[in-house]
Formats: sequence, structure tokens, C-alpha cells
Amino acid sequence: MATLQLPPGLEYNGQLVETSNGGVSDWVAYKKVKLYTNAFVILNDAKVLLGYKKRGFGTGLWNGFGGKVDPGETPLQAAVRELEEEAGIEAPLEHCGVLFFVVDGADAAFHIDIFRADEYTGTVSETDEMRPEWFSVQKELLPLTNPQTTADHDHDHAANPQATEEEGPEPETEGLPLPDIPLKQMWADDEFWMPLMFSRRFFVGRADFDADDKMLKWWFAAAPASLS
Ligand SMILES: COc1nc(N)nc2c1ncn2[C@H]1C[C@H](O)[C@@H](COP(=O)(O)OP(=O)(O)OP(=O)(O)O)O1
Repeated sequence: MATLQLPPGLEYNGQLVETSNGGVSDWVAYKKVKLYTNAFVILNDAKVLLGYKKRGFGTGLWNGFGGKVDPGETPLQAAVRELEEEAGIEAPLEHCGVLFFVVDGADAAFHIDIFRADEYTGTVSETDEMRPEWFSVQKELLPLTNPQTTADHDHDHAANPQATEEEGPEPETEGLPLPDIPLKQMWADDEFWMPLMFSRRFFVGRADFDADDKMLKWWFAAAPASLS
């Protein structure tokens, strides 16, 4: 397998397969980089917890839970802290990807370690920064072979995954139909890498945005095999 040329801002030593790219010809230059995290709880490969951003960067969009890595913290420590601060829960987070974004008008580029967990403890709670809600993972976001997926991804199952699975507390959504992941109210990059996350393939990617949050250029790639 040929070694891929990664966009500036990204490093990865293992094998990668390019999954998508597009947009204008040149990457935007950046001067500074800040470290961030973003964490997703995914139950039964069928439903995901997202938060509606109530203030700060990305207000009005749904996203995972995360923020800046504080001095002295590892990205994993920051991800665990942010998940607790923004959603009120703890989860055994696993590193599943790295994203790099340059947004016109932001004071630094975003280097974001992405984490996922299949379970959580605690009670999902709204905070002053995020309003958490469960969403069904629609079929369009599951285009890749996922050998570990055992769930039937129809909406009935996603609405009540405990019908066939026992793990994980589900008090907020039990018995209720869930909406699909609201891609139109999310960053435009998400539809390119979320399928890789749901397929458990380690992914890397970069996207550049203009001042109106329009995606100008993007590139995503993933490891050929699923995470264990
Ligand atoms: C530009 O594209 C992006 N796409 C996605 N999916 N996520 C993004 C993008 N740019 C930033 N993010 C993520 C990274 C972080 O998880 C949050 C932003 O974190 P925030 O600014 O809220 O950081 P905090 O430390 O929580 O901020 P406060 O200083 O307000 O506490 O968005």
C-alpha cells in the first residue's frame, strides 16, 4: 500500500486509505495550533449522544462533548473531564481519530483528538454549555463494513436498544423514538468522518472553513482495519 501524503497539521505512522477529499486546491496557512478533544458515547452501534452547543464556539450546532486540553493534561484526561463537565457522565473513552481544522477568524487551528465509548455511567445532564440528546445513527452514516456491528440499524431498534441488549443505562430515551443525527445542524465535516467512527476504523482528516463556516477544502483517511 502506498504511503499517503497527509495535509499539513496531521501526522500518522500507520497505513491509511483515503476516504474522501474535495474543495479548492490549497490548504489555508495557519500560525498557531490549539489542542482540543471531542467525545462520543455510542450505544449498541445504533444510538449516539450529542450535545447542542448553547454558548461559545459552534453555538447552535450539535457536536460531541469536548473542548481545550488544559496545560498538564493528556488529551484523554481532557476528554474525560470535558465529558463530565458538559454531559455529567463518565465513560471508558477510546482514542478513535484525529482531526485538524482551520477556521477563518479563529485565533488558532484546531487539533482535535476524537474519542468514543460504548457505555457510560452517571446521569446524562444538561449543563450551561451543552444540551445533550440521544440520536439514532441513520443507515447513510453506516456505509462501511463493520464486522463488530451486531445491531439491526432500523429505527425501531435504535429507539429501544435494550430490547435486545442489556448494557448501559437508558433512562432518558426508553421507549421513545429517536431522531436521526441532525447533520444539517452540525459542522459540515462531520458526515465525512462519522461513518469511519461508527465503523470503528481509526481516522484522520483535515478541513478548512471560511468565516461563514463554509467548508472550503477537506481530506479524510482511515486505517484499513477496524479497531479491536
Ligand atoms: C470546524 O469544524 C469542527 N468540526 C467539529 N465536528 N468539531 C469542531 C470543529 N471545530 C471545533 N470543533 C470542536 C472541538 C471542541 O470539541 C469544540 C470546541 O470547544 P470549545 O471552544 O467549546 O472549548 P472549551 O474549552 O469547552 O471552551 P470554553 O473556553 O468556552 O470552556 O468543538
